Amino acid sequence: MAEARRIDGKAAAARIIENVTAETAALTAKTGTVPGLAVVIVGEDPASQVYVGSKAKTATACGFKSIKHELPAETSEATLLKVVRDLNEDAEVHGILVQLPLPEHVDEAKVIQTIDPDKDVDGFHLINVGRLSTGDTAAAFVPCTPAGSMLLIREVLGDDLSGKNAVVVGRSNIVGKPMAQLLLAANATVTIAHSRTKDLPGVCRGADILVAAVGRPEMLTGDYVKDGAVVIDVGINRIEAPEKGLKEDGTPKTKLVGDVNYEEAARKAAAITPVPGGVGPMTIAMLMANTLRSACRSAGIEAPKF
Ligand SMILES: Nc1nc2c(c(=O)[nH]1)N[C@@H](CN(C=O)c1ccc(C(=O)N[C@@H](CCC(=O)O)C(=O)O)cc1)CN2
Repeated sequence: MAEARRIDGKAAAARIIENVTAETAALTAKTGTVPGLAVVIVGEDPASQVYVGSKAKTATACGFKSIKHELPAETSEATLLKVVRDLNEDAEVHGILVQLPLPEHVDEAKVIQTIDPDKDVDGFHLINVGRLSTGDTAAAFVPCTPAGSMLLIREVLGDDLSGKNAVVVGRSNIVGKPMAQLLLAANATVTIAHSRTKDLPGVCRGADILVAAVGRPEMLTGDYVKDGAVVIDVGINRIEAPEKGLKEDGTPKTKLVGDVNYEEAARKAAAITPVPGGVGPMTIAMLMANTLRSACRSAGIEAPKF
């Protein structure tokens, strides 16, 4: 088998951001509406800080108004809920996201359900979950990582996945379940597999489209991949990389890997996303697309399709 096509998520994300920027300029010129994105972070988790920084920077580059609330780790749930409620009431804010994970003393579900569903650009509110699971993708805000993964799948296979077997490994509310719904909406035959699935490698080898969202570094080896499959790796795992040498403090340097062993899977797949540079950048691009969509809705004009 020839080496797989490397699906370039960074390039696809850049194209979406370019379109969002152009459409934002048109929206603002026509209606005066400037899309507003509010990002809320609680605590100092370094990875979360990077993601939030990147979201705020990209929002500004798109021509949005970008609002960042950085709250200390010990912020009470009541204070966080008040921040969210105030953003719900702010007419200049079209999208609200609370960066996850939250500190343990805060009830994540309660915070998410407090966000106005019409500003829930992460697509995590039960109203949006319900819209997606009833197939109302026109009304739903779709969670950004699955939405971005779906665009990458479409780039390779087109819009209609009739006759394709898709296996999603992972059943989280944020990635696995919405991913399965999107694949189903595109007519794929979908299996959701997980750690308790019997013969997981065998189930995965039945997949024309294999989506890995398990959060375990390089768990899906070549043995999980059917010849000619399209492999989408949602995992982002930082692991020690002694081959890169030591940091100043004497500990090994680290590197990012996905949930798929890229080298092995690429020998069998037709196309595969790398980590980094695959699904990750699409998450931020789709957040911009969702925010623009929310602003278009509030201005009463039709939102562009991505
Ligand atoms: N409220 C939310 N919280 C979290 C979400 C989310 O969609 N909404 N997703 C993840 C984190 N995340 C965005 O928030 C995110 C993760 C990774 C990337 C990304 O671009 N990754 C790069 C590598 C970056 C690096 O060097 O660390 C890549 O894969 O190329 C963007 C966004 C959890 N929380």
